[in-house]
Amino acid sequence: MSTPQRSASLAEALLGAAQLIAAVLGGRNFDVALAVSPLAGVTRAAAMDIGYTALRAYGRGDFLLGLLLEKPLKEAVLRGLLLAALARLEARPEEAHTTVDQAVTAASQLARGRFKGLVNGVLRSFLRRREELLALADADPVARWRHPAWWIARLRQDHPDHWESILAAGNTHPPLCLRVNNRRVASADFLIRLNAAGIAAHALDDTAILLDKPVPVERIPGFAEGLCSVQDWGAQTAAGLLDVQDGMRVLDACAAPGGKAAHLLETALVDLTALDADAARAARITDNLRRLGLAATVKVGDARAVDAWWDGRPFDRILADVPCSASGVVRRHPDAKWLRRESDIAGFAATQSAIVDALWRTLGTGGKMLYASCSVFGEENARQVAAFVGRHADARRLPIPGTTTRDAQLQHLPDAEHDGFYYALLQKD
Ligand SMILES: C[S@@+](CC[C@H](N)C(=O)[O-])C[C@H]1O[C@@H](n2cnc3c(N)ncnc32)[C@H](O)[C@@H]1O
Repeated sequence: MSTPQRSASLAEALLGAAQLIAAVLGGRNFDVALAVSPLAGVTRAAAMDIGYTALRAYGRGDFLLGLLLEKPLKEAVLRGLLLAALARLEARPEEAHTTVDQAVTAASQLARGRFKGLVNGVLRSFLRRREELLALADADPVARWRHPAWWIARLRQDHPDHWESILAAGNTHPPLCLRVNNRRVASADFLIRLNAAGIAAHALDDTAILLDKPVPVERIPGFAEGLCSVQDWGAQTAAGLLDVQDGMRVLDACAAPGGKAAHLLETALVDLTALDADAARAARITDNLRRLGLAATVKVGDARAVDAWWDGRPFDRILADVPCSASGVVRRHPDAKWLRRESDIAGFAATQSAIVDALWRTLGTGGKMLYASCSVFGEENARQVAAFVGRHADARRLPIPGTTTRDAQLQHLPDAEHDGFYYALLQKD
């Protein structure tokens, strides 16, 4: 957890985080809760950081509260405050005194201070019984791994050798990776500019630069002028795999907010159609491309309803970056793991099959479609693509360059350098 900036009081940040956590546990998406929140400036940034940290650890905080409270709390914001403070106490044991003190100050803003004693008592009890309570938490899978039981079970089944590292990565703060706009600046030169601005970073390849520590984009030199974009390294794999060449007709079928679309346009001079079902999100594609000095035909439409948006001219390349559980990027959206239900995964899988089945019609003979997801669940990845190939006799799986797997797919597992992404490349005979 990074320190809230000097002028934000920790008590205000804890209270703001408590409200965000309460909204998420009440069923609201974190971004929606934030959009309607009156939080501003440094308090907002600090509350977001504390809120994300507490939500990453929610399985643990919930378990600890079960041990620390005599009966469940009815007051959602009070519960959020305790979860925020407990996560901070665990992450920063050296600041225990300040955390308790500031959590009690935050509690004075709730119910005319009625819960100050309770907050003080629960947090001090945690500190007194810390070792005993943490040992109990470590023996409980949800509290230990900080993910829902069904999620852990799925990962154990789909990744018997890696499930623990996937869960551990899901609990970390995400890295910040940049994609250099090689149309405008060479990566090596951009890295020099970054370092000159006091931002420590290193190149991961010819385009990707990983920052040692995330910084706000306003601090990144040339960001506003379009010299670079924020894009995870795993997401940057897509453009290279699709093998776009100048002059091709390319469809990005689930394109918003336009990260991969922009990368495709930076890679080759293609005629790109960027489609998305969500009009508000599609508007962000236009904004992002404008910042980068790029252009595409942006359309709002459902990829499954081909006749509503397709002019009948086949595409040479299709990127199907399908809507999914986002289980590979859960450290960036920790609310998702507590808001999703296991039954949602079958729903995503059904939408994904309908999307790729519909898109296949629009691909020309010899053309390639890249199936992409930011999931680590097999139902949305390997099993989805195997079923697709089973349904389409004219679909052939192409090997993924750089991988040794015979079954032609790439599953990036989340780690310190990138998020979890899945890719499979299909060619039409
Ligand atoms: C994983 S995101 C795409 C990220 C994007 N490719 C990028 O790199 O910035 C999936 C997108 O699919 C869109 N979507 C969901 N269902 C869709 C559908 N039936 N047709 C088209 N787009 C859809 C969502 O609105 C969302 O923007």
